[in-house]
Amino acid sequence: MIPLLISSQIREADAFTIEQEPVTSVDLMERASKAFVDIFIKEFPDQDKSIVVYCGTGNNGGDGLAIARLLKRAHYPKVSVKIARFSDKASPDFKANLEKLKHTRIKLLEINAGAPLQEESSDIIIDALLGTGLNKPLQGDYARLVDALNQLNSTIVAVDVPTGFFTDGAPPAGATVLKTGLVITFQQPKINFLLPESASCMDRFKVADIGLNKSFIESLDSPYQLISKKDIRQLLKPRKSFDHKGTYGHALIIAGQQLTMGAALLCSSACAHTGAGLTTACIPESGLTALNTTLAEVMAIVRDGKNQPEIKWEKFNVVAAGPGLGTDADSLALLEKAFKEFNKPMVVDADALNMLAQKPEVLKNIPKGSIITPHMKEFDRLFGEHQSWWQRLETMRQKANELGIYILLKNRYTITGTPSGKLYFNATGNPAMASGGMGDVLTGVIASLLAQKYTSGEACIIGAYLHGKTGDELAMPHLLNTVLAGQLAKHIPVTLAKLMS
Ligand SMILES: NC(=O)C1=CN([C@@H]2O[C@H](COP(=O)(O)OP(=O)(O)OC[C@H]3O[C@@H](n4cnc5c(N)ncnc54)[C@H](O)[C@@H]3O)[C@@H](O)[C@H]2O)[C@@H](O)CC1
Ligand SMILES: Nc1ncnc2c1ncn2[C@@H]1O[C@H](COP(=O)(O)OP(=O)(O)O)[C@@H](O)[C@H]1O
Ligand SMILES: [K+]
Repeated sequence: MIPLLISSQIREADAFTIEQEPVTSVDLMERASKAFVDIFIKEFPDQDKSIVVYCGTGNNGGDGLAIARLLKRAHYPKVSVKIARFSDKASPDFKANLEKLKHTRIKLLEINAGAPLQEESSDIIIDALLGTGLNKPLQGDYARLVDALNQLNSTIVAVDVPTGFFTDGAPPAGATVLKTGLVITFQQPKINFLLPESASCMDRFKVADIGLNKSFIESLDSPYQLISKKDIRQLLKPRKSFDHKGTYGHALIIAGQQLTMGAALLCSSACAHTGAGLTTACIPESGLTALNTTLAEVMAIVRDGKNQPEIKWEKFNVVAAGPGLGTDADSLALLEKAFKEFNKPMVVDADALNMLAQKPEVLKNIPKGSIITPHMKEFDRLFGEHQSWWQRLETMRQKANELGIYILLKNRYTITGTPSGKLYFNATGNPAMASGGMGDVLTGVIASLLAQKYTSGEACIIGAYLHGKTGDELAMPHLLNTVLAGQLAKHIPVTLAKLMS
């Protein structure tokens, strides 16, 4: 896991590294700037481009001055610097780097407070105005400058964070933020980069390792954690020679209606392909032929719409409910029965969540350790409207704890909230996966992992990673625009094999 820190903790990690390594703060700035430049050169190899570095007078500006000097040394001759002198204050490391810059032939211009802004025609703008030191929304000269740069439509690369961007906490509504194409950020992605609001001010980010003290970062025990491939490889359990289908558990998937049988098929297929020993689908009679012809491996329990099916709950290691299930009275009765009679963790998705939104008192009966897998709309239907994603994170931590469940909120970065208050961010997955049925597949994957005796926390972490990784393997090599859910389900064994190799 990669711990994700809030900005005050990043400052603590900076200070600890400076004291412990030991390294002077100006040398740490040099290291950070070099790490930035290494990535910049790979991204923008054309040395003929004109580059201007806009610098504030804090440490972000100090980085900017060092970056300009290092770019010149790396044979980018057309680099220049503009300093926004909007404050009387300047950090010591900014001043030290300004001295060093004066020994180069880099063109330097100062923009004074209140002065009219000059035209900007450089090919590339590097934004080193403000970084993680931002403590209020941009106003006055900074807001005016950022607004002007936003009008240019130029290529903008931010140092650490786009100027005006709050790295954690709910962003103030309507705040002015510089719109950047690429952010080269230090040490770790900032938490708000992983939330959808960031899309309005950055297309993508790259992380530059600046060697802050890792054991200190670990010791902060951040609730925000980014899942890495290494974690998944450590969690996955290899199969053993004498294992049999009983070893890998029996999953029951309660899903589907006449017009939404596809959801039941996709979920069941994903469950079987992820390796559950046995999969049974509880489906309407009208879906039986479809199931028997497309998924010969999956067994059925039929819901006939009049009588509740006889389900021997104790036969199953996991029950997943919701994909395409509909929200009629029979479906609700069956869900309530499952909550009462199945005493192991369940996976609850889609229409099952919509029913719970309509009858919130039922949610209190959800078996402890269960996993709910809402997308944003389902989440808000369940827990009320939210003004920001940061607010959703807070609700997740509170509700997961209150109900003793795992909440997996789906998005570009899917986030799992645990009863103990941790939030795990998953980075695999891509926009080719933005197509119907993809969530049904994820539900099947997670149910399958629970059947195979992974804990609920492990099932969420592995499930989100494996689902996204499979989508990446299908989409990336061919730059596919779309990956279909059924195609993804079938590819899971291949991705799983690679992760376990
Ligand atoms: N040793 C370190 O601390 C390191 C810091 N680094 C850089 O340092 C940056 C943080 O530097 P600073 O803490 O100096 O902060 P910034 O450079 O982000 O900001 C400078 C100052 O601007 C003022 N300010 C904040 N919000 C403002 C607003 N809305 N309008 C006008 N002024 C505002 C604050 O007084 C703040 O301290 C990081 O983003 C990174 O670029 C890197 O060099 C790595 C090492
Ligand atoms: N841009 C994206 N990047 C990464 N993953 C995505 C993206 N778009 C969709 N997904 C993934 O696809 C799934 C969609 O789930 P959901 O909205 O419930 O679909 P459905 O209801 O059609 O089954 C989620 O797991 C989500 O994380
Ligand atoms: K910046």
